[in-house]
Amino acid sequence: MPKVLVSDPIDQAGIDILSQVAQVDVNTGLSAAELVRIIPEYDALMIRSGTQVTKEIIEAGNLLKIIGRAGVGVDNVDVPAATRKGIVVVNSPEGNTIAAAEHAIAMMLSMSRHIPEANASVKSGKWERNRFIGVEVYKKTLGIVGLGKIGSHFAASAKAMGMKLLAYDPFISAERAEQLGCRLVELELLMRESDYITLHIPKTPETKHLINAEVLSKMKPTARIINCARGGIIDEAALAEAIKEGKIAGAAIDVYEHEPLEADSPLRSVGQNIVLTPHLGASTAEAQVNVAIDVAEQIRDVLLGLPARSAVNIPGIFPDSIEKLKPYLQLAETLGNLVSQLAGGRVDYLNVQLQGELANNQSQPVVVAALKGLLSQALRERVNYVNASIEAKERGIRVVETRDASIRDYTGSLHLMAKGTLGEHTVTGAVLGENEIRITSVDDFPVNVSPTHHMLFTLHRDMPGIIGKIGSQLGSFNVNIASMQVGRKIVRGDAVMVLSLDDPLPEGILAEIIKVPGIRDAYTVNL
Ligand SMILES: NC(=O)c1ccc[n+]([C@@H]2O[C@H](COP(=O)([O-])OP(=O)(O)OC[C@H]3O[C@@H](n4cnc5c(N)ncnc54)[C@H](O)[C@@H]3O)[C@@H](O)[C@H]2O)c1
Ligand SMILES: O=C(O)[C@H](O)COP(=O)(O)O
Repeated sequence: MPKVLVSDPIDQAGIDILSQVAQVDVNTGLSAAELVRIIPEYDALMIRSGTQVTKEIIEAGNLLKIIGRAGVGVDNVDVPAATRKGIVVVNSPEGNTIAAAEHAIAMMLSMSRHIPEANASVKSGKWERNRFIGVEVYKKTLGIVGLGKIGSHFAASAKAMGMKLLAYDPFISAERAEQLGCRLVELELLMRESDYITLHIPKTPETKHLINAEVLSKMKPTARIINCARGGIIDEAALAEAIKEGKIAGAAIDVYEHEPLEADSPLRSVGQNIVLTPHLGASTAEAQVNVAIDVAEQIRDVLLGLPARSAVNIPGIFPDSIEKLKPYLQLAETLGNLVSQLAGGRVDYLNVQLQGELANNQSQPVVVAALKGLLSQALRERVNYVNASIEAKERGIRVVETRDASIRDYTGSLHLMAKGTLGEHTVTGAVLGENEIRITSVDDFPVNVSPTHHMLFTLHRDMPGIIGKIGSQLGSFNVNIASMQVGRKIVRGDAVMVLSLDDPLPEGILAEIIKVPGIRDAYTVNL
């Protein structure tokens, strides 16, 4: 049974799903050194934001197939290191969207009405009505930095509260922003004109300290800023100073550059114009159930050999396409493996053509599957959907993808052309019925064969007696033929023969087959 390590607190609903297929060890609060020591035993790791999954941990995880982040942000995972090692990293892109957006809204309102201090004051026995005069958000301008899932939900709620909306997001269109009731502007204008600024962007090298002293200096002295996205996007020392010096009116912060927040952080000494929460954006009962189920299901699927729906380091397959594409991924992998062997292994060019109905589907997963098959002879089980593209790139394989929806020999078919040490070769395949894979052409000769483990392909002259001679050659080496097919374009012209064999071809027999008069070439293929 595979083993899953859960190293951060996860809702029981997720543990229950994992327990169906794996031994689940919940072990939270481990140090980095402890993780490095125990990770070699585990096939999967499930985390939240508390575990830093470093390169060292990943390198030590020799059995690891998947790292599941029960939440959105994967900035605590060394994703490039995981990709390099062929480990899938998955998250739950939507499970806590509402929780995070609602927390940011709560932060905006509680900061505007001094709710945390008023609450503390009443609980300490006081009644200070004049001390806590707040401000309204109605008719104020809200600047949203990052108009993705959480930013959009905040926008809809803020609009309902009568706020005017600006947005800064270099990756979305003005039309999309307009649909959400936002005017898309540059960051500087947003900082200058907004009364409230809320951040909903990922932490990346580009967004680190995006909000620094200079950017903060553009804000109005009455403006307030909210960060429920990621620590480190705001320069914390600069923020503390801006509030203390009255350059801005306040801030509400849920996430920090170092978590837990250090005891001597300048943010702790700002006083009453700052609201601080300990990374609670996703901490609702509903969100925790959502993310735990979402990620546990993906870990379960990957451990069962199925694709993950929200992998961050392999081409995503939209959930509703998964079922439809699954047999084509198998087909692409088989054809990639076949064409690489026909082309002599060292392939430097691959053309992947999606034909018929397949041409209207997502192509990237199909191309990756073809590359996985292509590289499987060289890399064996080391290549998978995660690292196939990187491995191909590093080997200098040029990959070209084309589509032709007008080819309708089958509902959907896939045509691969590879150039390698044995020259240029092509194979085509289709999926018949539910998921029956067929090879439908080899080097443009039409055939109709099911792929099997051991196969022999010949290029020969179509002439009487040749098939019998090959049959007796194989018989003399005690190789049993399971099926045989000939594909030709014209009678007595060139033809290909495809034989499915029950046994692998013994050493030396290929050289004998090539000597048969009329045989131009012969290849063995093991799929
Ligand atoms: N506080 C919490 O507990 C909590 C909970 C959930 C999510 N989050 C964090 O919230 C953030 C947003 O999550 P989401 O689900 O909305 O993500 P998302 O991917 O849906 O949206 C992010 C948006 O940011 C934009 N963006 C990227 N780089 C940008 C840049 N340099 N400048 C401006 N915009 C940029 C993208 O185009 C995208 O529209 C993430 O950092 C996530 O980790 C925090
Ligand atoms: O990125 C996220 O999903 C949030 O930051 C939530 O983090 P958490 O799972 O540690 O609460």
